Amino acid sequence: MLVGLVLAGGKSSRMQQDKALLAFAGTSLLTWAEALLRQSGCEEVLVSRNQPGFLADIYPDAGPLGGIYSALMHQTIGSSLVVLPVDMPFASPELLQHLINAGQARASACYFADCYLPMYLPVTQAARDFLQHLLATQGQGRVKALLHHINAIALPCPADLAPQLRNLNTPAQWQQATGQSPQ
Ligand SMILES: Nc1nc2c(ncn2[C@@H]2O[C@H](COP(=O)(O)OP(=O)(O)OP(=O)(O)O)[C@@H](O)[C@H]2O)c(=O)[nH]1
Repeated sequence: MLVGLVLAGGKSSRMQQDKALLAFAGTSLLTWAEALLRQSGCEEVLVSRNQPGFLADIYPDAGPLGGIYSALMHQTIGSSLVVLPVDMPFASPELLQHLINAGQARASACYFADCYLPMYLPVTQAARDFLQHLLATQGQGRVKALLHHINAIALPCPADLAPQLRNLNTPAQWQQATGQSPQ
């Protein structure tokens, strides 16, 4: 079972408004990201966000790892997650399929070198245990620490796809990428 996970929590403090609700391509970034995961082959898509109707973080205010941990606990061992941040609107199905194909072929967690998200993440007890301990003892942590602990594979990103690995975190980045103010 391949399950998409949109990370759509957090404070959006740099953007100064909720990134998930920004208008993009006639819809919202959140809806855009969900559709992208389905187009990439995910049979189900979870949205991690601390609001009613979404997958809530078991450890609140823990950053992206809080959302990832909750999804690992929500899915059964043996399934796999495709984790996508909501603020990467130029990612394509081709980019995510490259990640998924590599992860499935190697039966391993994978990410693109120098860019920790998106990631392909098999649901394992080892990943759950690591995050449970990290978040219970430290309250938060780095995505890099998870990838390192589970020996995730850093993939080279094909040159033509690399420009898609772009997070829009600030109004200036948004303006430059879309030609419009974020709204
Ligand atoms: N579920 C969940 N997702 C989060 C959390 N913090 C960040 N994210 C998501 O993780 C991705 C990367 O987040 P960041 O850009 O580092 O943090 P942010 O809170 O969105 O924005 P800043 O406040 O500007 O740092 C984004 O897709 C966020 O929506 C959290 O506590 N829980």
